[in-house]
Amino acid sequence: MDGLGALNLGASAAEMPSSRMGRRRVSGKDPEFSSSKSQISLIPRATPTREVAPSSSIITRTPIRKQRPQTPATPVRFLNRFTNDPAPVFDTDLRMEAMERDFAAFKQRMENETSQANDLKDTIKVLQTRVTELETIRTQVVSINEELKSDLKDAKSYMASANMELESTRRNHTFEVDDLRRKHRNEVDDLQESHRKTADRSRREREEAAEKVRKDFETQIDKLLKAHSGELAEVEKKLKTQVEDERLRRLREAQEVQTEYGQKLKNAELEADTKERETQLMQGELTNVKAELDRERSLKTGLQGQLTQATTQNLTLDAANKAMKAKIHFLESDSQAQSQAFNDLHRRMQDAIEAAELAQEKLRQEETLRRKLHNQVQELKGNIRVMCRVRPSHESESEPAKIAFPDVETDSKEVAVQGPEKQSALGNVSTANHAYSFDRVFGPKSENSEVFDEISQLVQSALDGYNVCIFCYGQTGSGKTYTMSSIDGMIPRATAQIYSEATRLEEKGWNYKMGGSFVEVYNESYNDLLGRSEDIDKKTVEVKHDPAKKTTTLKNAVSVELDGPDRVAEILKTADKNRSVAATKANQRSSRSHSVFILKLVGLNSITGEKSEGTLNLVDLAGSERLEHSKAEGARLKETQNINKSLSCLGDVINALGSGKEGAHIPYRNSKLTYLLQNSLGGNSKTLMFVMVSPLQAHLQETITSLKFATKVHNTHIGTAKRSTKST
Ligand SMILES: Nc1ncnc2c1ncn2[C@@H]1O[C@H](COP(=O)(O)OP(=O)(O)OP(=O)(O)O)[C@@H](O)[C@H]1O
Repeated sequence: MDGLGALNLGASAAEMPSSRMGRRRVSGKDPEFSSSKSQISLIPRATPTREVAPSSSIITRTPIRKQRPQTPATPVRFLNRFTNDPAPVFDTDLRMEAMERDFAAFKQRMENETSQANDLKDTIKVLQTRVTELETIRTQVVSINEELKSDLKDAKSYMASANMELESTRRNHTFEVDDLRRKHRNEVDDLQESHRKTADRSRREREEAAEKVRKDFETQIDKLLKAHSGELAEVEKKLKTQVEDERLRRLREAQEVQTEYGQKLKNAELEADTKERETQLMQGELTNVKAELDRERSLKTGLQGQLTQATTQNLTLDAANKAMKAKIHFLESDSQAQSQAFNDLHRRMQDAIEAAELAQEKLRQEETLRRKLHNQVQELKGNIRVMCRVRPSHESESEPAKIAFPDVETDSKEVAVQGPEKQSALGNVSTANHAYSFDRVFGPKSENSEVFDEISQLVQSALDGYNVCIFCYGQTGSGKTYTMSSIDGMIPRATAQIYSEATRLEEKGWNYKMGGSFVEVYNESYNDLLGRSEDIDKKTVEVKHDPAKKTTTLKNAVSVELDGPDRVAEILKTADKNRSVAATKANQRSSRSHSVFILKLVGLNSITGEKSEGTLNLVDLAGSERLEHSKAEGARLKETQNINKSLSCLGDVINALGSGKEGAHIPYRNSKLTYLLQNSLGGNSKTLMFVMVSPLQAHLQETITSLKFATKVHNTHIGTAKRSTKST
């Protein structure tokens, strides 16, 4: 349709007068006559502006006149336009002439406009024709469309009838096929039946033929047998005679062989009898020899015994002789008095032995009582205790903080720290005094031995079958490692005490087995500090708890049997080598991990049958400084975050335990440290925390934070510990 329209438009344009073509492009490309019917515009374009003689001449005439010189009217001679007479033309003439000129111009213009209007009329006519054409085309298209629609309808009905026809043909075909199939099946069945019948018939025929043949053969054989029966009987008789002869011959031969073998057998039997008799004789002789030998041996043993006895008797006799001599001598000296004294002495000795036995029994009972009382004392002191230790400042270190010990002369339980200077709005400088009190406060002059005296009772508790946890908490450089694992720190001292105590308890029937492990919690994973250093961060240590027995086992971690006090030095050396030490901006040498020394103590009393199983955990915690102070970055930042997380989890666990709620959830699993110490924190355990304090002013803020944390722990009361002791 579009193409058609475009084509017709082109044709119409071609018919247009060429004069109009110049002014207006009427072609298929003209946008106003685009191929789309709806886009066809019948509005003519504005008539192009023509170069019309300027009418301004009329307007400008007046000034020209004004500028005319005011000279007397001098006749100017012009050639008369109408008459061509050269007559004098005056001013009026001039005006007339101008008017004529204007009229001519106006006329010309009117003509132009008329011609233009004509052009437009032509254009309108052409367009009207075009519209008529287009209408015709549209009508044609509509009729074609109608035709096509009816064709389509016809086609559809044809299709429907064809489909129906096809369907009926298909149905017919299906019927036919079914018929054919049935027919074919019947034919096949018939064929099979006839084939079966044929086969049966031929089989019967074959059988009949075979029967006939068999019968023929039988008849023939009978005939032959009858014919040759005489011959056969003769041959049979002959054969029977031959066989009988042969049998008799063989029988004779066999009898001969049997006789021969019977003789031989008899000879052999006789020989065997002789040999057996000989053997029996030999065996009898052997038994006699053996009995003789045994007799000789027992004789020898008896003689030896007699010799020993004789020697002993000799010695006894010697001793008796000597004793007799002494007695004779004694009796000879002062017989009665001395005999009395001797009897007294003997009696007193018996009494002393009995008293000693009684005393030992009492001692054993007292040991059991001591354990009981010791635990009661420990319980009275609280199952979680907090002690504070302020280390001395070294000469090389910066300005010391103002730390006071108000009750150093009496209880030694308080520490006071002067806070940083604060300036008020009025410019007044003031300092706050922070006082804290704990179970014990150790000043800078305190020695490790003094500190150990305070914890030795807890160490004793571990030996008595309790789980004990001793922590060192504080910022980097506050003295944790010095207190815990230096050469005379808590670990060597605790092990030494355990050895001496275990030895002392031996005479009371106790026998202890001690196994030591040393693990590190670094970046929330466990490392074996007693393993090979190359296995650090590679070998995974697994922590397993036995909820029933409340015991903890470490898989893939070396456990050293502490069979002598010197072994601990070795352990500390290995652990020190393996321990992850990294530098931070807060301290040159800083432990970035928690290290846990685990000492398992299993004791068995052979006299009372008692068994005790205790664990002593000595924990050197990683530096507790806050993130912003440590100025850590990258890997160090991760370490610090992990340290802070596990320390806060430790606080949470202690807090939850201290809440005293029966069956309350204790978040042990929130950090590897608390998970490891699960069985040594809470219920069946005794806990002691050392808050380590740096004496430096530069560390003041951290010191106050640490002391606040420790105060929180100190205010926690954990339930009564239960001793893991049982009778076997
Ligand atoms: N009581 C003390 N007497 C004398 N020196 C001490 C005492 N406590 C700590 N020091 C010294 O202070 C320094 C820092 O102590 P230490 O290494 O034990 O700190 P730390 O808290 O374990 O630090 P880190 O977290 O880095 O392990 C060491 O040189 C140590 O010898």
